[in-house]
Amino acid sequence: MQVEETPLKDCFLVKPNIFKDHRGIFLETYHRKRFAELTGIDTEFVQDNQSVSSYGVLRGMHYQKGEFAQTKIVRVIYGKVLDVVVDLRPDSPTFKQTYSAILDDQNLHQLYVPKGFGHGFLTLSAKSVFGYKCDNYYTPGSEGGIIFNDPDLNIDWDFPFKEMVLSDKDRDLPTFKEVFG
Ligand SMILES: Cc1cn([C@H]2C[C@H](O)[C@@H](COP(=O)(O)OP(=O)(O)O[C@H]3O[C@H](C)C(=O)[C@H](O)[C@H]3O)O2)c(=O)[nH]c1=O
Repeated sequence: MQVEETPLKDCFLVKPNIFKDHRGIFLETYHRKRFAELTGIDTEFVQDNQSVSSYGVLRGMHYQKGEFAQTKIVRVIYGKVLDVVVDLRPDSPTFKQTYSAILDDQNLHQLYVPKGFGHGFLTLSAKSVFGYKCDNYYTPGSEGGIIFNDPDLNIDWDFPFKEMVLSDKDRDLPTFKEVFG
């Protein structure tokens, strides 16, 4: 496993070792001890999630608030996505900054997304299977979000908005200014 710092504080790009042979591939998708050795961060994940999306589906930007905030490590099991994170920690030197990465079933890269970040992804393949670990449980009512096309965050989705498929909830998310003033 290699772990690279991203431009956002405490957010890492994780590149698992991929073992290839005539049958296919093998990789350890998570190794707590090795991740802690490489980053100095020991995270105890308690919930695994999986979502399946079709082409053009955008899920995000989401976070859980306060004590329910979740650190996540996210990956693509099948297909290809543009994964986007935003630092929503007012005290962070990278507050309000975004970072995006292509995660797919070829590079098998992962993103470690710390508590206090907003997270979302756009499916770029016909179908994506997206898996992630969370270090805090899902808590309905604690969820927050920022609209995907927020003018202040100005995320470059590199995709025609009219072709995007979102939940009604995501279409109605507030702007950054409405949340942070
Ligand atoms: C997140 C979650 C949802 N649910 C239920 C609630 C709804 O009935 C249904 C779909 O939930 P939602 O529309 O919030 O799912 P996504 O839009 O994929 O939300 C996720 O999308 C972005 C990318 C994230 O990073 C978050 O993990 C999460 O917010 O699953 C649960 O039962 N447990 C859960 O942990």
